[in-house]
Amino acid sequence: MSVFKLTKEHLDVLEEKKLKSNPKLIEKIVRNDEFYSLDQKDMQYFLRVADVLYRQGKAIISDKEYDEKENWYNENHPESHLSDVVQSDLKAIGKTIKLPQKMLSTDKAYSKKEVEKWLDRILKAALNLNISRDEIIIRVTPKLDGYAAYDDGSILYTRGDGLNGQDITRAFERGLKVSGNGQRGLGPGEIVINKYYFEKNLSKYFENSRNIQAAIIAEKNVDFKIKKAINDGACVFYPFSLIENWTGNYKELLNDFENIVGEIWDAVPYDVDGVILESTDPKIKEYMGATRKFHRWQLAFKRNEEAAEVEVVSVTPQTSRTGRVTPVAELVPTRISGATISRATVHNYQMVKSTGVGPGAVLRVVRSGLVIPKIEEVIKPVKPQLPDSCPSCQSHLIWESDHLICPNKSDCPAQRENTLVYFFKTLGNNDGFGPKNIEKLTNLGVKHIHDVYNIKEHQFASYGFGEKTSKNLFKQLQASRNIEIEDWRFLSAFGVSRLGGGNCEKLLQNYSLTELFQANIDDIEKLDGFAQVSAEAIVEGLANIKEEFFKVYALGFNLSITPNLSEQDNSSSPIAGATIVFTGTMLKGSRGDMEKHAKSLGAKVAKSVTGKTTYLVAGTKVGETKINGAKDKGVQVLSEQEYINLIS
Ligand SMILES: NC(=O)c1ccc[n+]([C@@H]2O[C@H](COP(=O)([O-])OP(=O)(O)OC[C@H]3O[C@@H](n4cnc5c(N)ncnc54)[C@H](O)[C@@H]3O)[C@@H](O)[C@H]2O)c1
Ligand SMILES: [Zn+2]
Repeated sequence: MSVFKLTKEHLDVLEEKKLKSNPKLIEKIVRNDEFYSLDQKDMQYFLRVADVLYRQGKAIISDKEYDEKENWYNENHPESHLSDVVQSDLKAIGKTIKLPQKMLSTDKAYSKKEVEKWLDRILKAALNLNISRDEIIIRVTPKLDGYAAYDDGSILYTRGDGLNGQDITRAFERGLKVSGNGQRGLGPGEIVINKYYFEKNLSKYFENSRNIQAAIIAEKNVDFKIKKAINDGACVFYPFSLIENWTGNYKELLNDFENIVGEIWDAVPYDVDGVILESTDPKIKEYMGATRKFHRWQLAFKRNEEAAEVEVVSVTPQTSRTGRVTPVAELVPTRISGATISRATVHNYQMVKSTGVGPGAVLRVVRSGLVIPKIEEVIKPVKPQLPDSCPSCQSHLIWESDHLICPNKSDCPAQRENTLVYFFKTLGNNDGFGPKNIEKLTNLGVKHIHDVYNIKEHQFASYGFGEKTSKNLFKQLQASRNIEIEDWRFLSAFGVSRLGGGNCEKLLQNYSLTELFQANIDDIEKLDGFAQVSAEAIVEGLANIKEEFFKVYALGFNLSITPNLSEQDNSSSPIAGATIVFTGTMLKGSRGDMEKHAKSLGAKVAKSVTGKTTYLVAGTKVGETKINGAKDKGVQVLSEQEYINLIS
């Protein structure tokens, strides 16, 4: 049984896209697959929701399930809009312009049988055109799972709705290269990110590569990590005409289908969600033409996400930086979707306990494309295996809600090691202090961050590092202090619970680094976005790291200081210090721009109305409930014009 629930992240996306009217219905459909009995309006709503979440990298159903539902909808409601247009990708900001050439979606196939049917239609076309079967050539290319775009040599366009896209030439101005020899003007292609580069350098900061694609083409300044990825050549625009391919007679393709598909699937270092099959004959292409949604001479072959039943060998506890002990299920090695999996993480020990994960248990594990394996279900539970002591320091473990915790904060080697790794990784301006080297150092008694910085070049050598490595590690330590980083990133690198980058930045907009350690629970709770529980945890966490923090701080890092909200020179601004929520569609400019402008005038911008909100600025299409709800909380509601009058 699946117990699907939308997460807060899902709900936030839906809120933003004004699709939050019926989350219960969405959950019900996903849980019980009740789609097919819905009325048309609800079907359309669900497909729209699934599509929007998919585009944000937060899919709630598999592609196969989505495609089946969409096909069913289109067949049963041919009059409706859904079949007419290409769903638009993540929205880019930019001038809308007509594409030089239509960019359509593709028809999909999930089995060789469906591919054969499509080939039959091509053969039929060939027959009508007097083309011999021996001349029917099919080209197979990886279906890049990136951001579709079109390059006409001077402008780069988004795919938009397939007919009109947005001008995102700025991506090239930012240094984005065209794959291969950099030639411009090669027409349609995809903006992609090297998946290994992503895993290694970006996965910690970005949930998925879609977020990065969005950032590359975004109007605002891009994050320095993305800039670096562009400079490093990890992000490129890949024209389809240049893409790796298998090209040959259709009979050869059918004879060796699995191998050819498999080979092309893995031919590029980018995320791929299928392969594209297409006829290369211009006459056939012209003859077959296109529906409003896809070219009839082109087909995407996709695989359903594969699931397998896998037996558990043992469950290994791993102590994390925060002391939480994570259960890792070691599995009998099993091949799924072309890769061998041998481990999968269980959420927490409560789950191990309640679902019965232990040696001999059988799990249903799914692996969709490139995603890490996910435990879907415990098919055969056994007596669970629960550790009672920390695998690293042997301290007696304690329960904290759903987690087993190693309480030995100050002296657990695993916690220490992971804290060090986290610190260097979060700073992000150095190389060489990954898990392996850190382990080596901690085994030799290095305990704290400041200890690492006190190691001299020759000492690295005496720790068993080679001459070159020692030199480099020493250089990297210097670099980590000399290369400028934001003060909030520096603080978040200490890994205090509830002090991720976002919260650190918010705190440092109100307190300097040194002042912050003096703030009490009341002070922090007063700030927008902090409730009592988090204020308590933050104050406690800061007290725990205080001594170490100032030792490290004293080493002299090159910190850029977060501007203090109250010190910005906007004391005369009518909205300085106010908390403002913008909602609805604005007529005079984009909401994003208005938010930015409000911030520059010293206001805080929040996403939802609370008792701390000063103004709700409502554009058009805002529901009564929202407005009345705000008024009930004592929030002043302004129209767009009233707001403009206020600030001018
Ligand atoms: N799981 C879900 O909830 C969900 C929701 C919505 C959509 N989807 C999935 O999204 C897809 C529909 O999206 P779409 O319409 O954006 O795209 P599509 O899958 O129909 O593919 C068409 C696009 O593929 C791109 N492409 C990549 N590699 C290519 C190559 N080698 N040759 C030619 N074109 C190539 C092109 O940009 C083209 O515009 C479907 O596969 C669907 O399963 C899933
Ligand atoms: Zn421990």
